[in-house]
Amino acid sequence: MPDLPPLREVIAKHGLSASKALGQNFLFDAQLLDRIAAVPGDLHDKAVLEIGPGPGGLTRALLKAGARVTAIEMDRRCLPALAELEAAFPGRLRVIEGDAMKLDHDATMGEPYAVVANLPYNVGTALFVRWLGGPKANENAWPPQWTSLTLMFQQEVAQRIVAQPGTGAYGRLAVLAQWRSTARLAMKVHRSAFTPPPKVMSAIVHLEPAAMPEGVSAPTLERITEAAFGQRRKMLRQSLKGMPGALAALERLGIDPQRRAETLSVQEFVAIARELS
Ligand SMILES: C[S@@+](CC[C@H](N)C(=O)[O-])C[C@H]1O[C@@H](n2cnc3c(N)ncnc32)[C@H](O)[C@@H]1O
Repeated sequence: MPDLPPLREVIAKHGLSASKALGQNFLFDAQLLDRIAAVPGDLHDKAVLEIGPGPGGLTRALLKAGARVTAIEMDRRCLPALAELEAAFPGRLRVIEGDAMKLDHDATMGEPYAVVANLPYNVGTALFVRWLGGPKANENAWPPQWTSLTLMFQQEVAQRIVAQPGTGAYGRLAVLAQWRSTARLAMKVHRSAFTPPPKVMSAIVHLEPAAMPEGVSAPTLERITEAAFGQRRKMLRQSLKGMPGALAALERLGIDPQRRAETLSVQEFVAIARELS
């Protein structure tokens, strides 16, 4: 294993003060970073896409775990520090300067890959929705080319992703994350672990693709959850009344139209979408 200088030295040497505009909160604790890199399971010789490596703390942990890493970073100031890592792990790290929102990840990787990222929260959520086949994605591309997502989120967002029915956190994000994937909260990360510390606690979510339910169109499911949770306090007979065929589908499925969106299981949403697809 190459002998690397402590991350704080790397930051000082390259003048990497954390930029608020780029949502930079760095992790320096090597043990914590190793634990995060262990969440996706054995990475030996696996292709990993890391988004937002910054000074490279998590990148080091992924390389130490044996991964072949492609890292996309939009802050040019971080490139010299990442070049040092490239030199320390020859042929195992490829750094791409750019905006991860604008790049085609599948084409960049050219093989199945695990995604690992500690991203600014707004970028993380936008990419998450895109990876899961949000409104603009190709609904037939399932299973996706990525084999897992291991992502840092604001704890409140992580809880919405893994939420169960009947809870206030349960909504569109939970259905999107769970209808053809398994999602779990892998670990909580205290705000004091970051430099500078963000205002809120964080958590790592780990998600793996599961089988695509048959006969269900992703955009139809998205439209149903949008309508149902758009008026989450209302009964389904009210919130779904604008969707042609939805109330008849509830009746065929034996779902009481007096229920509210947050009481429906993910499977019940899938069943309604199947009736309307
Ligand atoms: C929260 S910091 C984490 C840095 C490092 N991974 C760590 O854990 O210490 C987020 C990183 O993502 C980068 N970033 C922000 N938006 C990005 C985007 N759209 N594409 C690629 N990188 C981005 C930032 O420059 C920053 O380095």
